[in-house]
Amino acid sequence: MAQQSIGFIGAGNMATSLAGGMVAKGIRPARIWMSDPSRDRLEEVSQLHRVHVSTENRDVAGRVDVLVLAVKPQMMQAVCEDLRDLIADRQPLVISIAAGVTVANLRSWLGETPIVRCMPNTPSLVQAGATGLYAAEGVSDEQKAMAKEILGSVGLTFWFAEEKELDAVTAVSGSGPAYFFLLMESLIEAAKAQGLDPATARQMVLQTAWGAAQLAIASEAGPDVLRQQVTSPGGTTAAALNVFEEAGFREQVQAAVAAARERSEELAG
Ligand SMILES: NC(=O)C1=CN([C@@H]2O[C@H](COP(=O)(O)OP(=O)(O)OC[C@H]3O[C@@H](n4cnc5c(N)ncnc54)[C@H](O)[C@@H]3O)[C@@H](O)[C@H]2O)C=CC1
Ligand SMILES: O=C(O)[C@@H]1CCC=N1
Repeated sequence: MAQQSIGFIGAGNMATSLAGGMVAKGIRPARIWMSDPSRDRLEEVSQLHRVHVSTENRDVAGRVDVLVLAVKPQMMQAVCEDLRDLIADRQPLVISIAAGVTVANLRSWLGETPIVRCMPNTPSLVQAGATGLYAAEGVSDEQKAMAKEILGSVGLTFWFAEEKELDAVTAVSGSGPAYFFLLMESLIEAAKAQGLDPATARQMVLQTAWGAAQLAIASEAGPDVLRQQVTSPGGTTAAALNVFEEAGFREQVQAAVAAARERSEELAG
């Protein structure tokens, strides 16, 4: 990414993890700027990652080559409109990570500038994220590489040719951590119901989830084969899986993801 400077508008959880990931990957903190109205938040971030901080968004937007918009979706319009004149002058690469905010929204608030829209997920906080990216017209290959480097510092990145594909991405990997957390919660409850003490139940369930994900990532075999390998004919796993299948588990997952996708489309307007 040569020597470009990168600014974050909003220094919340996602922005801080991205900045931390970039510093961990060797990008000099002196090239990173962050703005946020919360002085406490900025103090924390500058202590942690040694990046430049400011309470003024315009101070950051007026000096960087790449601007990452990392405020909540409902703040985005006001934040963008306040930066419009600076963007017109400087034409930075704008990267938005806000859920449901479209390129058309961003263009109408910011004016013409290269835009990459992303959908990261919260495992980015531990450098295990999965991010979908979409580059609007007018983004150069070099700018795409910059976006990939920034989001790639906290996990895997996947480009999509159509913006509307980000609705499916939101429903799968954006919201997806919550589906796995629900399964973990349910399994912890079930473990306690079977008499395991709460602390042991929690640790065993989380280690099992982590181990299953690690095994699936490391294996050539797909999750279907790995599932069969755990399942002895007539054994305990088969007894449990029968209950899931009979309750329509797969159909429920299909319906849940379809509902998330529909909601993502509605939010994008
Ligand atoms: N949490 C998630 O699962 C995902 C979140 N996102 C997106 O990431 C974005 C950020 O989310 P989080 O980091 O979780 O939120 P957060 O609440 O941790 O961070 C938002 C930050 O923006 C700051 N802020 C508020 N008003 C501001 C203003 N006018 N100017 C500058 N900063 C301002 C807040 O003080 C806060 O530090 C959101 O747009 C969200 O849609 C995207 C994918 C997944
Ligand atoms: O629940 C939401 O709407 C956002 C999008 C992906 C994760 N959180």
